Formats: sequence, C-alpha cells, structure tokens
Amino acid sequence: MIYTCTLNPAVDYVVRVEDFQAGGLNRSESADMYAGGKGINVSRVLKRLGSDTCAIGFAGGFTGEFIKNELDREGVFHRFTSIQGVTRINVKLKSNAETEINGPAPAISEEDANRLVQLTSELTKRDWLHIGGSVPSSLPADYAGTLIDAARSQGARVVVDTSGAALKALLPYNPFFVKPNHHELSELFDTEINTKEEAAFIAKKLVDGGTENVIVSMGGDGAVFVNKEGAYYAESPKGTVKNTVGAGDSMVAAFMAKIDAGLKPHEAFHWAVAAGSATAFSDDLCSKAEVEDVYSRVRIVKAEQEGK
Ligand SMILES: Nc1ncnc2c1ncn2[C@@H]1O[C@H](COP(=O)(O)OP(=O)(O)O)[C@@H](O)[C@H]1O
Ligand SMILES: O=P(O)(O)OC[C@H]1O[C@](O)(COP(=O)(O)O)[C@@H](O)[C@@H]1O
Repeated sequence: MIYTCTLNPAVDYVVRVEDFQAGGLNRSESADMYAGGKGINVSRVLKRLGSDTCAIGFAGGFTGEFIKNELDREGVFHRFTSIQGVTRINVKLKSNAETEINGPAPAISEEDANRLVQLTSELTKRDWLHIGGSVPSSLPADYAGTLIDAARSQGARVVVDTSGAALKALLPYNPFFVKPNHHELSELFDTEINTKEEAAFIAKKLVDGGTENVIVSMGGDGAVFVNKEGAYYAESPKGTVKNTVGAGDSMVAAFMAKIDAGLKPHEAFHWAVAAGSATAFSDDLCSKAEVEDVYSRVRIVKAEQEGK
C-alpha cells in the first residue's frame, strides 16, 4: 500500500478569469474546487492508475470534510487525523498567466501530531510512505523526520516531495525518491539551473549524498532522471496545456506505481513524464487512459555519461 502523507492539505479553488485586472472587479467564467495538497493529488492519481493507496495527514473544518467527501466519491481510501483548525483554501487563478496563492496551515496540537506518528509506525515493509507538500509551522522542525523514522522502523520505503528548508532537512534520511522541479533544486543548491545537463549534474549530487532516485521536472521542457546507474532526459510531448496544478504530483504517483509494479526506474520515469504531461493537458488530474495515450509520445534518451 502506498500511503501519502499531506501535512498541509488544501481545497484548490481554481478560477478562470478572461483578462484579469489586479485592483479591479473581475468576474470569473468558472470556479471549481478540488481536494488538493501534494499527497492527496498523488493518491488520486494512484487510484486512477489502479494502485492501492491511502491518504493520511491532518484535516479539519468544512474544508477538511470537503476533501474527505471528494476522496470518498473517487473511492480513494483515507485515514486523516482530525484537527481543531480549518484546512486551508489555495487559490489558483487562470488568466493570461497562472497565479497561485497557497494559504498558511492551521495550528496542529501536540496530541494530534503524536497520533499521526503512531499511525505511520504501523506501516510495514510492504508499504511506502510519501511525504508531500509544505509543513505546518506549528509542528516541530524535525517532525517529518520523526514520521520517516516511525515508518522505517518496520521497513517502509520513503519518498519525499517537499521543497525549501523541509526538503533540505529530509535529504539526510536518504529517501528512495525525490522530485524537485528545477526551481526547487536551484533554490536547494543556491544556483541557477536552466538546462537538462545542469539539472542532471546537480541531481547527481543528491544521488551521491544518498538519495536513490531523483527526477527533476522542468515543466514544458521535460524532465531529468538520475540514479546510481546513470541519467536519462525526457522531452515533454506537445499539447494544449489546460492546467499544470498537480502535474508534478502526477509524475510522482506514476513513478511509485510503476516501481511498485516491478518496472525498472528508467521505465517508471517514462511513465512519470507521461502522467505529468497528461495532467497538464487535462482540466483535472490525468486519467489512466490519458496517461497511456501520452506515453507513446514521450521520448527519453540515456545521457552519454553518468550525471552529464
Ligand atoms: N507545458 C507543459 N507541457 C507538457 N508537459 C508539461 C507541461 N508542464 C508540465 N508538464 C509535465 O509535468 C511535469 C511536471 O511539471 P512541473 O511544472 O515541472 O512540476 P511541478 O508541478 O512539481 O512544478 C513535467 O516534467 C512535464 O512532464
Ligand atoms: O503544500 P504546498 O507546497 O503549499 O503545495 C500545495 C499545492 O500543491 C499542489 O499539491 C499542486 O502541486 P504540483 O503542482 O507541484 O503538483 C496543489 O494541489 C496544492 O494547492
């Protein structure tokens, strides 16, 4: 079972405005709400791809109820730890450009935090623990590390999809897989990554440091995969981009699903790029059929030298 842990889930409120004017009255053409947050998106895609998954994390208030109801509707199993506060709403404004406003997290009590640690300590060596998204500031700085230790005590496999200080703090735990985008990787190494070669060079540093598999996603420019065996580059297929929210999460879901099904890491990478692009080309997250359709249009090539 792949457990996805979203410490700071969100209702994603997606509004489309024809020609957005900052400071003026704008009327939206459409407004849709989705159960969001990195792990929740990953679980939704895993379910669509036919993998066993369970979404965990903290949820509270009417927005927390909305998320649980949506997951029920899609048949995604979940075991959220209930909190007193209200789960945030993240605004995704689609106009001439895509603008995102991600809200702060509600406070998490020590008791609720401990209940989630207890839950992750019940995972077994057949399970995965995916930790995704931002970490509420009310939690202790080493909280996500505590979750990892708890899950690993029984042998669960750990995947990390966070950014900034949270990602930096979790790398010493040697995750099985991380998927920063090139901006997040640039920030982590205080550098600027513009090309696939540069992304592979920096990703190899993560592999040398103990992370087993690294995908660096680069939006419409594709992605790079690096592990101990070498590096691969992928081009994103061309298509009409409708929504890139959750494209990265879709990649992560497909990579885990295919490794879990026994594929080699570079083959799982091929599926991961297909899933990312399939989501970019659809209004919501990708379906299995959409991923299969895009798969044949993804080109991956092995880099000539490891890390190049
Ligand atoms: N404009 C696009 N055209 C085609 N594929 C895309 C586009 N944007 C994203 N993707 C696909 O989704 C993946 C993840 O997107 P990216 O924006 O890098 O991740 P994140 O959502 O984590 O920032 C990319 O590697 C690519 O496969
Ligand atoms: O926890 P964070 O970093 O604020 O991110 C949460 C947001 O990221 C998402 O999970 C989308 O992530 P990606 O676009 O990176 O796949 C949204 O659903 C959510 O609003």
